Amino acid sequence: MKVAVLGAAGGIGQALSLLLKTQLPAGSELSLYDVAPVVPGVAVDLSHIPTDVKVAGFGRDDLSGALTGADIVLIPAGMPRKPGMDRADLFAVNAGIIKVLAEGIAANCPKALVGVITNPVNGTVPIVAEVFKKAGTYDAARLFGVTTLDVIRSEAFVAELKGLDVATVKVAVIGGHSGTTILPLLSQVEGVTFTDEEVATLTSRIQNAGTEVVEAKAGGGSATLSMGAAAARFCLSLVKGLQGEDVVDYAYVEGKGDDALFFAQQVRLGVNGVSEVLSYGELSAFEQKAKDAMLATLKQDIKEGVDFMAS
Ligand SMILES: NC(=O)c1ccc[n+]([C@@H]2O[C@H](COP(=O)([O-])OP(=O)(O)OC[C@H]3O[C@@H](n4cnc5c(N)ncnc54)[C@H](O)[C@@H]3O)[C@@H](O)[C@H]2O)c1
Ligand SMILES: O=C(O)C[C@H](O)C(=O)O
Repeated sequence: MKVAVLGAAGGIGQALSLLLKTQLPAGSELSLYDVAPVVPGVAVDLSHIPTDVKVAGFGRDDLSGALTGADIVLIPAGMPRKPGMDRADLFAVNAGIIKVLAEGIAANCPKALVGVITNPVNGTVPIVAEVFKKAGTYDAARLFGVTTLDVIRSEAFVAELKGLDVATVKVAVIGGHSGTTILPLLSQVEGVTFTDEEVATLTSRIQNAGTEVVEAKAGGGSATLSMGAAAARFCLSLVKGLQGEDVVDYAYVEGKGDDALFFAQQVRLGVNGVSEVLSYGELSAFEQKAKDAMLATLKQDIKEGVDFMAS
């Protein structure tokens, strides 16, 4: 199993690469790419950890070396938010970065499963899809926006609020990855009931959790450690699917299009990526209203990505 991390020298990239070095199956290869000159050093540093995962670093001019033979590509490359910014403010810088990296994937590992972390995820994933379409390599089952951070935050916050063992808490999170497009389905959490006030407060906290971190870091960036953990967890789901295990997880994918062209929901994973997009079931009146209200924003975010590639 070869996993490539693009943007591996950054805050998320380093945390994620550390977790993959210690958690990927024995015999795996980890390929670290970044435009920052420190990336070979990150690879050397990780290579001293005694696990059976081979690590190699690739600098600015060797994207193809990093990608050739990759089964999974994770992309945390690009600019993070500072206080006062929305994720959408990152589009101008990150769209171009994502486009170049997606072109590299289409040219060097067109069958890889691709997990996009770079914000704004609602718009960067459509850019990758458009690049792949242009190259004739697009397979919707192999492209994912990584929304696992919304899921793990929901698990953590619900467990904290209700005094539960977090290992037993499961929360569905659907929609997209910014503000109100992040929709946790608290009505579906098993064995727990919430008051209307708890639902409103908790939903808002989950939707604004990224901003909570951005403000707490006071100009030093956004979530990196929790995101590293989230991306590692999602990557291991992809790995299990590739190994033939039956596994379900949440991601922002091109599904049936009932709500929007791309929508975060539960998917079944297999040897070719998504094998089934699963229904999110019945929504409460609160969730239905919240979904209806956010779809225009999500569709606009998607259109921005598609239009970027058309221009
Ligand atoms: N999906 C999510 O839930 C989620 C969560 C947190 C952060 N993010 C996003 O992830 C991105 C990275 O965040 P971070 O905190 O790691 O930022 P960072 O600045 O710490 O790291 C970004 C890295 O990307 C590298 N980079 C820039 N251009 C590149 C290119 N063309 N090719 C390869 N590497 C390149 C930089 O050199 C840097 O090492 C941001 O866009 C952030 O908003 C997404
Ligand atoms: O909030 C951000 O800008 C980073 C990330 O999308 C997050 O949810 O933490």
